[in-house]
Amino acid sequence: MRTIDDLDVAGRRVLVRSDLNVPLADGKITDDGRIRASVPTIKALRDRGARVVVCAHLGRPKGEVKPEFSLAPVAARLGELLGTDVRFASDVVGDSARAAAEGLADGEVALLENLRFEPGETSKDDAERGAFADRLAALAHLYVGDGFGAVHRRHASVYDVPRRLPHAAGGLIAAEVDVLKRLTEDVARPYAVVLGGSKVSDKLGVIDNLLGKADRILVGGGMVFTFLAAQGHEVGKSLLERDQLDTVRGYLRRAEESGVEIVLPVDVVAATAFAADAEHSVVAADAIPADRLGLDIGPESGKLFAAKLAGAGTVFWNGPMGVFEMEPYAHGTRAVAQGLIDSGAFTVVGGGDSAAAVRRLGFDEGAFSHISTGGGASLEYLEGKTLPGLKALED
Ligand SMILES: Nc1ncnc2c1ncn2[C@@H]1O[C@H](COP(=O)(O)OP(=O)(O)OP(=O)(O)O)[C@@H](O)[C@H]1O
Ligand SMILES: O=C(O)[C@H](O)COP(=O)(O)O
Repeated sequence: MRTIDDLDVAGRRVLVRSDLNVPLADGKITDDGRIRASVPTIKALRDRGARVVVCAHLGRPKGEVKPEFSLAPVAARLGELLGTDVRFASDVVGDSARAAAEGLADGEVALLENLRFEPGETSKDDAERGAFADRLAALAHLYVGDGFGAVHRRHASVYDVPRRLPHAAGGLIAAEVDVLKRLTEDVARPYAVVLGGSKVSDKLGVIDNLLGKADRILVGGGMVFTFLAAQGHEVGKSLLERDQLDTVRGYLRRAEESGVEIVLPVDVVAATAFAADAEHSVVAADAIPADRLGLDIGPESGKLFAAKLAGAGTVFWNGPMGVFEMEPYAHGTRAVAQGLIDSGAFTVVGGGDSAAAVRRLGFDEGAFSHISTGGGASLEYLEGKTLPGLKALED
């Protein structure tokens, strides 16, 4: 992959695709890790006299303009971190975007509004995506891919634009790939993978591939209820992928045949509602009341998961064990984070919310071998899949 050193950027408009998908609460950024991780590449380009047009997504507004998904707060934070004004365009490829891009002087930075306000960004239709990519590419002379967290998406800004402009990989993508390579080439065993979070339908499939790679898979977070239901247990109102039950039964069978241990929680924190002040209690994982939903793994499971990580050679973790944003459901995530630290293994934590959880719960980032900005992206990389955003940069 070419790096930005291979591009002559001085005086030219460079479209940088970053991953600025940060958690927000009441319009305020609750963790700016992904913005900070994006700064070095933008700064390097400014220092070389580039006119930097940054583009990124926030959440999943599904092709509609939804003000709560505006990148405006991110533009302000990015400006603070860069120590310069960031011009914010109020659209993605419209008049405001063109004016912002064309008005840049050397070393200046603009940020476009949320890419996913435009249906073309995520369209599965090549022509629709291509038409949007044409408009996005027209804003710049060169393209730098740096949004590692989104490289697994075949989206216009990730996959189609680099096929239209001279391009290179930014420093973040290069650094992430360097570390993750270690986990695919010469992994120190036993190799444990911990999965949780809420993007269940997105991430259940990775288990299929990991069954041939990991020695042990620990499942928590929203992911776990499809497993418990597949075993015939009641999961109440918990997150559940009903159409995946047979698939999950297949994973459990294959794991047993191939000697891969799938570790499930033995207890769960079950609440009456998705709220911090809802009534909640610890129940056995096979006895979740029908009117409750599981929002964290229980204390015994926290101990069990930590014990299963002890002595591992490598641990990769994506997805919080519970709704850590609410203190009553943060214990499981805390226990697993501590378990990684105590394991003595080479430890990688991946994902926007997973990395945010580690910081928010007060852990020292340096206690982990690597904190990756990519959750789904890291998982797909570890599966050995071809990632559209990396492929486009290599071509
Ligand atoms: N039992 C649960 N029920 C509902 N939501 C849950 C549960 N456990 C965890 N979560 C939620 O999962 C979210 C994070 O999931 P997600 O899969 O997005 O992880 P991530 O680390 O951000 O990875 P990525 O970078 O791929 O998005 C958190 O906001 C957390 O509240
Ligand atoms: O949070 C992430 O993993 C990336 O920003 C990609 O977001 P997505 O899962 O909504 O495509």
